[in-house]
Amino acid sequence: MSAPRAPRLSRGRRLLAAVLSTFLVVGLAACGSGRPEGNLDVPAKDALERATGVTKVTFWHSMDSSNGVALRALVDKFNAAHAGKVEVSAVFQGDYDTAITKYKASVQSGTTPSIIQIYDIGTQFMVDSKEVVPVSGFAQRDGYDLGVIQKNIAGTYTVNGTQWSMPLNSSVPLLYYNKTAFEAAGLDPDKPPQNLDEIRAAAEKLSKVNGGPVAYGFGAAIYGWYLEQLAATAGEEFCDPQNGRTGRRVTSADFSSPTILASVQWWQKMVADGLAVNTGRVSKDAQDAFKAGQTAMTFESTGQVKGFTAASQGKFELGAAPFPVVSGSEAPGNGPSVGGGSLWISGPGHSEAEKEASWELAQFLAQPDSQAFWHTQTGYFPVNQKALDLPEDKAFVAKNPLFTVAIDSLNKTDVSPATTGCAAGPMPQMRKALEDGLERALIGKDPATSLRKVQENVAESVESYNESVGGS
Ligand SMILES: O=P(O)(O)OC[C@H](O)CO
Repeated sequence: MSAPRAPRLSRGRRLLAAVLSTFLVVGLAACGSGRPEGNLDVPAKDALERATGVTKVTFWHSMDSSNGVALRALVDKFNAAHAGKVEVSAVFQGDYDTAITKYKASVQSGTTPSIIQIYDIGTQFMVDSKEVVPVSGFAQRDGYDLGVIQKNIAGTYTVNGTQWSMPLNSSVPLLYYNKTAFEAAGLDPDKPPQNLDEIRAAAEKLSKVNGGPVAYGFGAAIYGWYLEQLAATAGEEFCDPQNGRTGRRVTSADFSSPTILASVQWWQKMVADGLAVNTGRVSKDAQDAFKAGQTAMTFESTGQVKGFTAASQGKFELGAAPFPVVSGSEAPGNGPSVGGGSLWISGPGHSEAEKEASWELAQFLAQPDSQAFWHTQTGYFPVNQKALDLPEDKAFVAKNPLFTVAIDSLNKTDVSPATTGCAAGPMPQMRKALEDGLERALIGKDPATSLRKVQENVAESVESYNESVGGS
Protein backbone atom coordinates (compact mmCIF):
# COMPACT_ATOMS: atom_id res chain seq x y z
CA MET A 1 0.00 0.00 0.00
CA SER A 2 1.23 3.53 -0.70
CA ALA A 3 2.19 5.94 2.02
CA PRO A 4 -0.44 8.50 3.03
CA ARG A 5 -0.51 11.63 0.93
CA ALA A 6 1.91 14.25 2.27
CA PRO A 7 0.20 17.50 3.28
CA ARG A 8 2.74 19.62 1.40
CA LEU A 9 2.50 19.77 -2.37
CA SER A 10 5.21 17.85 -4.18
CA ARG A 11 7.24 19.62 -6.89
CA GLY A 12 5.16 17.86 -9.53
CA ARG A 13 1.96 18.99 -7.87
CA ARG A 14 3.24 22.56 -7.48
CA LEU A 15 4.11 22.50 -11.18
CA LEU A 16 0.71 21.21 -12.04
CA ALA A 17 -0.95 23.84 -9.86
CA ALA A 18 0.83 26.47 -11.95
CA VAL A 19 -0.41 24.81 -15.14
CA LEU A 20 -3.91 24.57 -13.77
CA SER A 21 -4.02 28.19 -12.72
CA THR A 22 -3.16 29.06 -16.31
CA PHE A 23 -5.66 26.74 -17.88
CA LEU A 24 -8.71 26.35 -15.71
CA VAL A 25 -11.05 28.02 -18.10
CA VAL A 26 -14.55 27.08 -17.05
CA GLY A 27 -16.52 26.05 -14.05
CA LEU A 28 -13.76 25.18 -11.61
CA ALA A 29 -15.44 26.92 -8.73
CA ALA A 30 -18.68 25.12 -9.47
CA CYS A 31 -17.16 21.66 -9.56
CA GLY A 32 -14.22 21.95 -7.24
CA SER A 33 -16.04 22.13 -3.94
CA GLY A 34 -16.57 19.02 -1.92
CA ARG A 35 -15.05 15.59 -2.28
CA PRO A 36 -16.10 13.85 -5.48
CA GLU A 37 -18.31 10.82 -4.96
CA GLY A 38 -16.52 7.60 -4.22
CA ASN A 39 -13.19 9.10 -3.13
CA LEU A 40 -11.57 8.50 0.19
CA ASP A 41 -8.09 9.48 1.24
CA VAL A 42 -5.47 6.75 1.02
CA PRO A 43 -5.31 5.71 4.71
CA ALA A 44 -9.10 5.45 4.92
CA LYS A 45 -9.22 3.57 1.67
CA ASP A 46 -6.45 1.22 2.74
CA ALA A 47 -8.26 0.55 6.01
CA LEU A 48 -11.49 -0.19 4.20
CA GLU A 49 -9.75 -2.52 1.80
CA ARG A 50 -8.05 -4.35 4.67
CA ALA A 51 -11.32 -4.70 6.57
CA THR A 52 -13.45 -5.85 3.67
CA GLY A 53 -10.91 -7.37 1.32
CA VAL A 54 -12.57 -5.39 -1.44
CA THR A 55 -10.62 -2.87 -3.49
CA LYS A 56 -12.79 0.09 -4.43
CA VAL A 57 -12.13 1.67 -7.81
CA THR A 58 -13.65 4.97 -8.83
CA PHE A 59 -13.98 5.24 -12.60
CA TRP A 60 -14.89 8.61 -14.10
CA HIS A 61 -16.21 8.64 -17.65
CA SER A 62 -18.08 10.74 -20.20
CA MET A 63 -20.26 8.15 -21.92
CA ASP A 64 -23.98 8.90 -21.93
CA SER A 65 -27.10 7.69 -23.80
CA SER A 66 -26.65 4.33 -25.56
CA ASN A 67 -22.86 4.53 -25.12
CA GLY A 68 -23.33 5.00 -21.36
CA VAL A 69 -25.64 2.00 -21.21
CA ALA A 70 -23.03 -0.16 -23.00
CA LEU A 71 -20.25 0.96 -20.66
CA ARG A 72 -22.40 0.29 -17.61
CA ALA A 73 -23.06 -3.24 -18.86
CA LEU A 74 -19.33 -3.90 -19.21
CA VAL A 75 -18.53 -2.52 -15.77
CA ASP A 76 -21.32 -4.64 -14.27
CA LYS A 77 -19.81 -7.70 -15.96
CA PHE A 78 -16.37 -6.84 -14.57
CA ASN A 79 -17.78 -6.37 -11.08
CA ALA A 80 -19.64 -9.67 -11.24
CA ALA A 81 -16.45 -11.46 -12.28
CA HIS A 82 -14.51 -9.83 -9.42
CA ALA A 83 -17.17 -10.02 -6.72
CA GLY A 84 -15.70 -9.82 -3.22
CA LYS A 85 -12.37 -8.57 -4.56
CA VAL A 86 -12.82 -5.44 -6.65
CA GLU A 87 -15.75 -3.06 -6.88
CA VAL A 88 -15.77 -0.45 -9.62
CA SER A 89 -18.02 2.59 -9.26
CA ALA A 90 -18.49 4.09 -12.70
CA VAL A 91 -19.43 7.75 -12.38
CA PHE A 92 -20.59 9.82 -15.35
CA GLN A 93 -18.89 13.21 -15.15
CA GLY A 94 -20.49 15.06 -18.07
CA ASP A 95 -18.97 15.61 -21.49
CA TYR A 96 -15.24 15.42 -22.15
CA ASP A 97 -14.61 19.09 -21.40
CA THR A 98 -16.62 18.99 -18.19
CA ALA A 99 -14.84 15.81 -17.09
CA ILE A 100 -11.39 17.28 -17.67
CA THR A 101 -12.38 20.42 -15.75
CA LYS A 102 -13.57 18.26 -12.86
CA TYR A 103 -10.39 16.23 -13.09
CA LYS A 104 -8.28 19.36 -12.78
CA ALA A 105 -10.28 20.32 -9.70
CA SER A 106 -9.75 16.84 -8.25
CA VAL A 107 -6.00 17.19 -8.74
CA GLN A 108 -6.02 20.42 -6.78
CA SER A 109 -8.08 18.93 -3.97
CA GLY A 110 -6.14 15.63 -3.96
CA THR A 111 -9.21 13.56 -4.80
CA THR A 112 -8.46 12.15 -8.22
CA PRO A 113 -10.42 9.07 -9.32
CA SER A 114 -8.65 5.71 -9.58
CA ILE A 115 -9.08 5.65 -13.34
CA ILE A 116 -10.49 8.21 -15.72
CA GLN A 117 -11.53 8.38 -19.34
CA ILE A 118 -10.01 11.46 -20.98
CA TYR A 119 -10.50 12.55 -24.57
CA ASP A 120 -7.69 12.29 -27.12
CA ILE A 121 -6.69 15.94 -26.91
CA GLY A 122 -6.09 15.69 -23.17
CA THR A 123 -3.20 13.26 -23.74
CA GLN A 124 -0.24 15.61 -23.35
CA PHE A 125 -1.88 17.39 -20.42
CA MET A 126 -2.32 14.07 -18.63
CA VAL A 127 1.33 13.15 -19.20
CA ASP A 128 2.44 16.56 -17.94
CA SER A 129 0.20 16.29 -14.88
CA LYS A 130 2.50 13.66 -13.34
CA GLU A 131 -0.66 12.26 -11.73
CA VAL A 132 -0.80 9.09 -13.82
CA VAL A 133 1.17 5.93 -14.40
CA PRO A 134 1.68 4.65 -17.95
CA VAL A 135 -0.04 1.42 -18.96
CA SER A 136 3.11 0.35 -20.78
CA GLY A 137 4.78 -0.18 -17.38
CA PHE A 138 2.10 -2.64 -16.26
CA ALA A 139 2.09 -4.28 -19.69
CA GLN A 140 5.84 -4.80 -19.72
CA ARG A 141 5.82 -6.25 -16.23
CA ASP A 142 2.95 -8.63 -17.02
CA GLY A 143 3.97 -9.56 -20.56
CA TYR A 144 0.73 -8.03 -21.83
CA ASP A 145 0.98 -7.48 -25.57
CA LEU A 146 0.01 -3.88 -26.33
CA GLY A 147 0.54 -4.80 -30.00
CA VAL A 148 -3.08 -5.98 -30.08
CA ILE A 149 -4.12 -2.34 -30.10
CA GLN A 150 -4.73 -1.02 -33.63
CA LYS A 151 -1.60 0.89 -34.74
CA ASN A 152 -3.16 4.31 -35.37
CA ILE A 153 -4.97 4.12 -32.03
CA ALA A 154 -1.85 3.10 -30.12
CA GLY A 155 0.03 5.92 -31.89
CA THR A 156 -2.37 8.52 -30.55
CA TYR A 157 -1.68 7.59 -26.93
CA THR A 158 2.04 7.05 -27.33
CA VAL A 159 4.26 9.94 -26.28
CA ASN A 160 8.03 9.65 -26.65
CA GLY A 161 7.76 5.90 -27.14
CA THR A 162 5.62 5.29 -24.06
CA GLN A 163 1.99 4.24 -24.33
CA TRP A 164 0.42 6.09 -21.44
CA SER A 165 -3.22 5.19 -21.52
CA MET A 166 -5.42 2.31 -22.61
CA PRO A 167 -7.76 3.24 -25.44
CA LEU A 168 -11.39 2.52 -24.70
CA ASN A 169 -13.51 4.32 -27.25
CA SER A 170 -11.73 5.20 -30.45
CA SER A 171 -13.30 7.07 -33.30
CA VAL A 172 -12.97 9.09 -36.45
CA PRO A 173 -15.65 11.47 -37.64
CA LEU A 174 -17.91 10.42 -40.49
CA LEU A 175 -20.26 12.09 -42.91
CA TYR A 176 -23.73 10.87 -41.97
CA TYR A 177 -26.45 11.37 -44.53
CA ASN A 178 -30.14 10.78 -45.01
CA LYS A 179 -30.49 8.37 -47.93
CA THR A 180 -34.24 8.90 -48.13
CA ALA A 181 -33.77 12.66 -48.58
CA PHE A 182 -31.05 12.00 -51.17
CA GLU A 183 -33.52 9.95 -53.22
CA ALA A 184 -36.20 12.60 -52.88
CA ALA A 185 -33.72 15.19 -54.16
CA GLY A 186 -32.80 13.06 -57.17
CA LEU A 187 -29.35 12.21 -55.76
CA ASP A 188 -27.84 8.72 -55.78
CA PRO A 189 -28.10 7.48 -52.17
CA ASP A 190 -25.24 5.07 -52.78
CA LYS A 191 -22.85 7.81 -53.87
CA PRO A 192 -22.26 10.03 -50.85
CA PRO A 193 -20.19 13.20 -51.25
CA GLN A 194 -16.46 12.72 -50.81
CA ASN A 195 -15.29 16.30 -50.54
CA LEU A 196 -16.58 19.70 -49.46
CA ASP A 197 -17.50 20.75 -53.01
CA GLU A 198 -19.60 17.61 -53.40
CA ILE A 199 -21.34 18.26 -50.08
CA ARG A 200 -22.24 21.72 -51.35
CA ALA A 201 -23.49 20.34 -54.67
CA ALA A 202 -25.71 17.83 -52.82
CA ALA A 203 -26.92 20.51 -50.39
CA GLU A 204 -27.98 22.68 -53.32
CA LYS A 205 -30.42 19.95 -54.38
CA LEU A 206 -31.51 19.01 -50.85
CA SER A 207 -32.21 22.41 -49.32
CA LYS A 208 -35.58 24.09 -49.10
CA VAL A 209 -34.10 27.36 -50.32
CA ASN A 210 -33.82 25.70 -53.76
CA GLY A 211 -37.09 23.75 -53.49
CA GLY A 212 -35.39 20.65 -52.00
CA PRO A 213 -36.97 18.14 -49.59
CA VAL A 214 -35.29 19.22 -46.31
CA ALA A 215 -34.87 22.53 -44.52
CA TYR A 216 -31.07 22.48 -44.85
CA GLY A 217 -28.79 20.18 -46.78
CA PHE A 218 -26.12 20.30 -44.11
CA GLY A 219 -25.69 21.13 -40.43
CA ALA A 220 -22.97 20.18 -37.97
CA ALA A 221 -21.93 21.47 -34.58
CA ILE A 222 -19.30 24.19 -34.35
CA TYR A 223 -16.72 21.67 -33.21
CA GLY A 224 -13.01 22.30 -33.67
CA TRP A 225 -12.47 18.58 -34.08
CA TYR A 226 -13.96 18.72 -37.57
CA LEU A 227 -11.59 21.48 -38.71
CA GLU A 228 -8.64 19.61 -37.16
CA GLN A 229 -9.78 16.54 -39.07
CA LEU A 230 -10.05 18.41 -42.36
CA ALA A 231 -6.43 19.43 -41.80
CA ALA A 232 -5.46 15.82 -41.01
CA THR A 233 -7.21 14.40 -44.07
CA ALA A 234 -5.28 16.90 -46.20
CA GLY A 235 -2.04 15.60 -44.66
CA GLU A 236 -1.54 18.88 -42.82
CA GLU A 237 -0.08 19.16 -39.33
CA PHE A 238 -2.17 21.46 -37.17
CA CYS A 239 0.57 22.21 -34.63
CA ASP A 240 4.26 23.00 -34.89
CA PRO A 241 6.61 21.28 -34.72
CA GLN A 242 5.17 18.17 -36.33
CA ASN A 243 2.03 18.05 -34.25
CA GLY A 244 4.22 17.59 -31.17
CA ARG A 245 4.75 13.96 -32.16
CA THR A 246 8.51 14.01 -32.37
CA GLY A 247 9.17 14.62 -28.69
CA ARG A 248 9.40 18.38 -28.96
CA ARG A 249 6.79 20.60 -27.39
CA VAL A 250 4.20 22.30 -29.54
CA THR A 251 4.98 25.99 -29.82
CA SER A 252 2.20 27.15 -32.15
CA ALA A 253 -0.74 26.05 -34.26
CA ASP A 254 -1.65 27.11 -37.76
CA PHE A 255 -5.27 28.21 -37.57
CA SER A 256 -5.06 29.87 -40.97
CA SER A 257 -3.57 27.03 -42.98
CA PRO A 258 -4.92 26.88 -46.53
CA THR A 259 -7.05 23.87 -45.61
CA ILE A 260 -8.58 25.33 -42.46
CA LEU A 261 -9.21 28.67 -44.12
CA ALA A 262 -10.84 26.99 -47.12
CA SER A 263 -13.00 24.88 -44.78
CA VAL A 264 -14.19 27.89 -42.79
CA GLN A 265 -14.88 29.86 -45.97
CA TRP A 266 -16.85 26.89 -47.33
CA TRP A 267 -18.87 26.54 -44.11
CA GLN A 268 -19.58 30.28 -43.95
CA LYS A 269 -20.87 30.36 -47.53
CA MET A 270 -23.03 27.26 -46.96
CA VAL A 271 -24.76 29.04 -44.06
CA ALA A 272 -24.98 32.39 -45.89
CA ASP A 273 -26.61 30.71 -48.91
CA GLY A 274 -29.21 28.86 -46.83
CA LEU A 275 -27.69 25.44 -47.59
CA ALA A 276 -26.55 24.81 -44.00
CA VAL A 277 -27.93 25.69 -40.59
CA ASN A 278 -25.77 27.00 -37.78
CA THR A 279 -26.93 24.97 -34.78
CA GLY A 280 -24.17 26.35 -32.53
CA ARG A 281 -21.57 24.56 -30.47
CA VAL A 282 -23.65 21.93 -28.72
CA SER A 283 -23.26 18.61 -30.52
CA LYS A 284 -26.65 17.39 -29.39
CA ASP A 285 -28.40 20.27 -31.18
CA ALA A 286 -26.83 19.33 -34.52
CA GLN A 287 -27.55 15.64 -33.84
CA ASP A 288 -31.20 16.41 -33.08
CA ALA A 289 -31.62 18.43 -36.30
CA PHE A 290 -30.27 15.49 -38.29
CA LYS A 291 -32.35 12.92 -36.42
CA ALA A 292 -35.47 15.04 -36.99
CA GLY A 293 -34.79 15.23 -40.75
CA GLN A 294 -34.24 19.01 -40.68
CA THR A 295 -30.75 18.50 -42.10
CA ALA A 296 -29.76 15.76 -44.56
CA MET A 297 -26.00 15.63 -43.92
CA THR A 298 -23.96 16.09 -40.77
CA PHE A 299 -20.52 15.44 -39.33
CA GLU A 300 -20.32 13.23 -36.26
CA SER A 301 -18.16 10.64 -34.58
CA THR A 302 -18.47 6.98 -35.51
CA GLY A 303 -19.47 6.67 -31.85
CA GLN A 304 -22.90 7.93 -32.93
CA VAL A 305 -23.60 5.09 -35.38
CA LYS A 306 -25.72 3.23 -32.85
CA GLY A 307 -27.57 6.34 -31.69
CA PHE A 308 -28.29 7.57 -35.23
CA THR A 309 -29.33 4.09 -36.36
CA ALA A 310 -31.87 3.87 -33.54
CA ALA A 311 -33.14 7.40 -34.14
CA SER A 312 -33.60 6.89 -37.88
CA GLN A 313 -35.69 3.70 -37.50
CA GLY A 314 -39.07 4.17 -39.17
CA LYS A 315 -38.15 7.72 -40.28
CA PHE A 316 -35.43 7.53 -42.91
CA GLU A 317 -32.66 5.31 -44.20
CA LEU A 318 -29.33 6.24 -42.64
CA GLY A 319 -26.09 6.44 -44.61
CA ALA A 320 -22.54 6.91 -43.37
CA ALA A 321 -19.46 7.71 -45.42
CA PRO A 322 -15.80 8.50 -44.76
CA PHE A 323 -15.13 12.02 -43.51
CA PRO A 324 -14.78 14.33 -46.50
CA VAL A 325 -11.66 16.15 -47.59
CA VAL A 326 -11.13 19.68 -48.76
CA SER A 327 -11.46 19.38 -52.53
CA GLY A 328 -8.10 18.79 -54.16
CA SER A 329 -6.34 17.59 -51.01
CA GLU A 330 -6.93 13.85 -51.55
CA ALA A 331 -3.80 11.68 -51.37
CA PRO A 332 -3.21 7.98 -50.60
CA GLY A 333 -2.39 7.39 -46.92
CA ASN A 334 -4.01 10.62 -45.79
CA GLY A 335 -6.91 10.23 -43.41
CA PRO A 336 -8.43 11.34 -40.17
CA SER A 337 -6.70 11.15 -36.81
CA VAL A 338 -8.02 8.96 -34.02
CA GLY A 339 -10.42 10.63 -31.62
CA GLY A 340 -12.45 9.42 -28.69
CA GLY A 341 -11.05 8.62 -25.28
CA SER A 342 -8.69 6.43 -23.32
CA LEU A 343 -8.27 5.27 -19.75
CA TRP A 344 -5.68 6.84 -17.45
CA ILE A 345 -4.60 5.16 -14.24
CA SER A 346 -3.90 7.46 -11.31
CA GLY A 347 -0.59 7.10 -9.52
CA PRO A 348 0.18 9.43 -6.58
CA GLY A 349 -2.22 9.11 -3.68
CA HIS A 350 -3.68 5.78 -4.73
CA SER A 351 -3.00 2.42 -3.15
CA GLU A 352 -1.13 -0.29 -5.01
CA ALA A 353 -4.23 -2.47 -4.84
CA GLU A 354 -6.27 0.28 -6.46
CA LYS A 355 -3.74 0.78 -9.25
CA GLU A 356 -3.63 -2.96 -9.93
CA ALA A 357 -7.43 -3.17 -9.96
CA SER A 358 -7.58 -0.22 -12.37
CA TRP A 359 -5.10 -1.95 -14.67
CA GLU A 360 -7.25 -5.07 -14.43
CA LEU A 361 -10.29 -3.03 -15.46
CA ALA A 362 -8.40 -1.41 -18.36
CA GLN A 363 -7.36 -4.85 -19.64
CA PHE A 364 -10.87 -6.19 -19.26
CA LEU A 365 -12.37 -3.33 -21.25
CA ALA A 366 -9.78 -3.77 -24.01
CA GLN A 367 -10.12 -7.55 -24.34
CA PRO A 368 -11.62 -8.87 -27.58
CA ASP A 369 -15.07 -9.87 -26.32
CA SER A 370 -15.51 -6.57 -24.44
CA GLN A 371 -14.46 -4.61 -27.51
CA ALA A 372 -16.72 -6.62 -29.82
CA PHE A 373 -19.60 -5.79 -27.49
CA TRP A 374 -18.51 -2.16 -27.31
CA HIS A 375 -18.15 -1.88 -31.09
CA THR A 376 -21.55 -3.37 -31.87
CA GLN A 377 -23.36 -1.46 -29.13
CA THR A 378 -21.88 1.95 -29.93
CA GLY A 379 -20.13 2.24 -33.30
CA TYR A 380 -16.72 3.06 -31.78
CA PHE A 381 -13.81 1.05 -33.23
CA PRO A 382 -12.84 -2.13 -31.52
CA VAL A 383 -9.48 -0.93 -30.18
CA ASN A 384 -8.38 -4.56 -29.95
CA GLN A 385 -8.02 -5.87 -33.49
CA LYS A 386 -8.85 -9.42 -32.36
CA ALA A 387 -12.43 -8.29 -31.66
CA LEU A 388 -13.05 -8.11 -35.41
CA ASP A 389 -12.31 -11.85 -35.74
CA LEU A 390 -14.95 -12.87 -33.21
CA PRO A 391 -18.04 -14.51 -34.74
CA GLU A 392 -20.41 -12.19 -32.89
CA ASP A 393 -18.69 -9.09 -34.35
CA LYS A 394 -18.50 -10.59 -37.85
CA ALA A 395 -22.17 -11.58 -37.81
CA PHE A 396 -23.20 -8.16 -36.55
CA VAL A 397 -21.30 -6.08 -39.08
CA ALA A 398 -22.46 -8.31 -41.93
CA LYS A 399 -25.98 -7.14 -41.10
CA ASN A 400 -24.98 -3.60 -40.08
CA PRO A 401 -22.38 -2.38 -42.58
CA LEU A 402 -22.35 1.20 -41.23
CA PHE A 403 -20.32 -0.15 -38.30
CA THR A 404 -17.39 -0.80 -40.66
CA VAL A 405 -17.15 2.57 -42.43
CA ALA A 406 -14.84 4.09 -39.83
CA ILE A 407 -12.70 0.94 -39.55
CA ASP A 408 -12.09 0.89 -43.31
CA SER A 409 -11.25 4.58 -43.24
CA LEU A 410 -8.74 4.12 -40.43
CA ASN A 411 -7.10 1.09 -41.99
CA LYS A 412 -6.39 3.10 -45.14
CA THR A 413 -4.69 5.83 -43.14
CA ASP A 414 -0.92 5.84 -42.63
CA VAL A 415 0.42 6.66 -39.17
CA SER A 416 2.17 10.02 -39.44
CA PRO A 417 2.36 13.22 -37.38
CA ALA A 418 -0.54 14.63 -39.42
CA THR A 419 -2.76 11.61 -38.83
CA THR A 420 -2.07 11.26 -35.11
CA GLY A 421 -3.35 14.74 -34.29
CA CYS A 422 -1.85 17.57 -32.31
CA ALA A 423 -0.29 16.55 -28.99
CA ALA A 424 -0.23 19.93 -27.29
CA GLY A 425 -0.81 20.23 -23.54
CA PRO A 426 -3.17 23.15 -24.07
CA MET A 427 -4.94 21.49 -27.01
CA PRO A 428 -8.39 21.80 -25.35
CA GLN A 429 -7.88 25.58 -25.22
CA MET A 430 -6.59 25.61 -28.80
CA ARG A 431 -9.67 23.71 -29.97
CA LYS A 432 -11.93 26.20 -28.19
CA ALA A 433 -10.10 29.06 -29.90
CA LEU A 434 -10.59 27.39 -33.26
CA GLU A 435 -14.29 27.12 -32.49
CA ASP A 436 -14.35 30.82 -31.62
CA GLY A 437 -12.89 31.56 -35.06
CA LEU A 438 -15.43 29.36 -36.86
CA GLU A 439 -18.28 30.81 -34.86
CA ARG A 440 -17.26 34.37 -35.75
CA ALA A 441 -17.12 33.41 -39.42
CA LEU A 442 -20.54 31.76 -39.32
CA ILE A 443 -22.11 34.97 -38.08
CA GLY A 444 -20.58 36.84 -40.99
CA LYS A 445 -17.10 38.00 -39.92
CA ASP A 446 -14.19 37.66 -42.30
CA PRO A 447 -12.80 34.09 -41.95
CA ALA A 448 -9.12 34.99 -42.40
CA THR A 449 -9.27 37.82 -39.85
CA SER A 450 -11.29 35.71 -37.41
CA LEU A 451 -8.84 32.81 -37.55
CA ARG A 452 -5.82 35.08 -37.24
CA LYS A 453 -7.31 36.82 -34.22
CA VAL A 454 -8.09 33.61 -32.31
CA GLN A 455 -4.66 32.24 -33.13
CA GLU A 456 -3.12 35.34 -31.58
CA ASN A 457 -5.42 34.97 -28.56
CA VAL A 458 -4.26 31.45 -27.80
CA ALA A 459 -0.55 31.97 -28.51
CA GLU A 460 0.15 33.38 -25.05
CA SER A 461 -1.59 30.43 -23.41
CA VAL A 462 0.62 28.00 -25.31
CA GLU A 463 3.71 29.88 -24.20
CA SER A 464 2.58 30.00 -20.56
CA TYR A 465 1.84 26.30 -20.60
CA ASN A 466 5.27 25.46 -21.95
CA GLU A 467 6.92 27.68 -19.35
CA SER A 468 4.88 25.99 -16.60
CA VAL A 469 5.86 22.47 -17.51
CA GLY A 470 9.36 23.19 -18.77
CA GLY A 471 11.19 21.27 -21.47
CA SER A 472 11.32 21.92 -25.17
O1 LIG B 1 -17.16 11.92 -29.92
P1 LIG B 1 -15.95 11.06 -29.72
O2 LIG B 1 -16.00 10.27 -28.47
O3 LIG B 1 -15.66 10.24 -30.89
O4 LIG B 1 -14.72 12.06 -29.55
C1 LIG B 1 -14.50 13.06 -30.47
C2 LIG B 1 -13.17 13.77 -30.25
O5 LIG B 1 -12.13 12.93 -30.49
C3 LIG B 1 -12.94 14.33 -28.93
O6 LIG B 1 -11.70 15.03 -28.92
